[in-house]
Amino acid sequence: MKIAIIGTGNLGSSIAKGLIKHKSFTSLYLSDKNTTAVKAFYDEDYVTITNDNILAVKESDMVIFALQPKHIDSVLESVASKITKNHVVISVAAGVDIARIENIIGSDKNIIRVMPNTAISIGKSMTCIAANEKAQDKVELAQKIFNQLGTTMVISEDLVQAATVICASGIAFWMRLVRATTQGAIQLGFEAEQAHELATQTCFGAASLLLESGRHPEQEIDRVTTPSGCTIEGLNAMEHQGLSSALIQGIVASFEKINQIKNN
Ligand SMILES: NC(=O)C1=CN([C@@H]2O[C@H](COP(=O)(O)OP(=O)(O)OC[C@H]3O[C@@H](n4cnc5c(N)ncnc54)[C@H](OP(=O)(O)O)[C@@H]3O)[C@@H](O)[C@H]2O)C=CC1
Ligand SMILES: O=C(O)[C@@H]1CCC=N1
Repeated sequence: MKIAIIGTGNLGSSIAKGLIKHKSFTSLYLSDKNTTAVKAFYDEDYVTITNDNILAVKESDMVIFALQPKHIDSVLESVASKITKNHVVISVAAGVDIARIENIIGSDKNIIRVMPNTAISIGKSMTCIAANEKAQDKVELAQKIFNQLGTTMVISEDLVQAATVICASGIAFWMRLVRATTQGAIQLGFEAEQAHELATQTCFGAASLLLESGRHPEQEIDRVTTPSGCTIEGLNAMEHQGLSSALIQGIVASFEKINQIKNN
């Protein structure tokens, strides 16, 4: 598979890193106005770094547009004539729906919205995938690529905005929870580095417990909360301060914002 990534900022470079790590291509073109974020890949086999978006499209079977919503229309317009019916066009642009892309390059093209997160750089992304009508038979191919970079879920397009909040923005939400835990640990007497390790490994353990046991979080909580113990004391104090409510409100605010991006 000849792959191109147009836009190699935070997400584009993370995808490139994941693809390179898993050698998931026969050739990889990385195109950006400024290629600094991918300069580490200059010497990688079968990787070409360029400023020429049209060349990247011409040299690919699958082209991933990892551009900000404000740039994607003009870039798509500039390469539209080079996109063939055989290309698989992937967009990771948050809030940019398939209809907007079809309006620029045509509904006769294979268009897939893919919503990964930055953990793609280490092969641990939760990635959601939705395709236009023409690309239904390309979904498996997209899954094959992105399954190498984490876990995929095929969803209907009307859920992509919600998936963006939960999975893509979700990385930032979880990071903030880890940071807050670290701050608490420092207040209790740990050095910063120790606090960071304790928080991170505990977060990893909690996620692994859910994934491996298939149990509901409350079942796992029940196993931790000794009656009249310190865990339920802490949990209830957090809930009195609105922990669950704050998270849910944050998720809804994020969703409202992404819908504004969509409508602009
Ligand atoms: N970051 C994340 O965790 C996630 C991001 N997304 C979505 O992915 C998209 C990219 O986000 P992110 O990587 O954070 O954004 P960045 O701004 O980091 O990356 C976009 C890159 O595209 C470049 N670019 C702009 N114009 C052109 C052009 N004409 N030709 C080639 N390259 C160009 C930018 O260069 P310059 O900086 O010089 O303008 C920049 O390097 C966004 O739509 C975002 O919503 C989706 C999921 C997760
Ligand atoms: O914050 C944003 O708008 C983008 C989309 C999800 C992650 N980053």
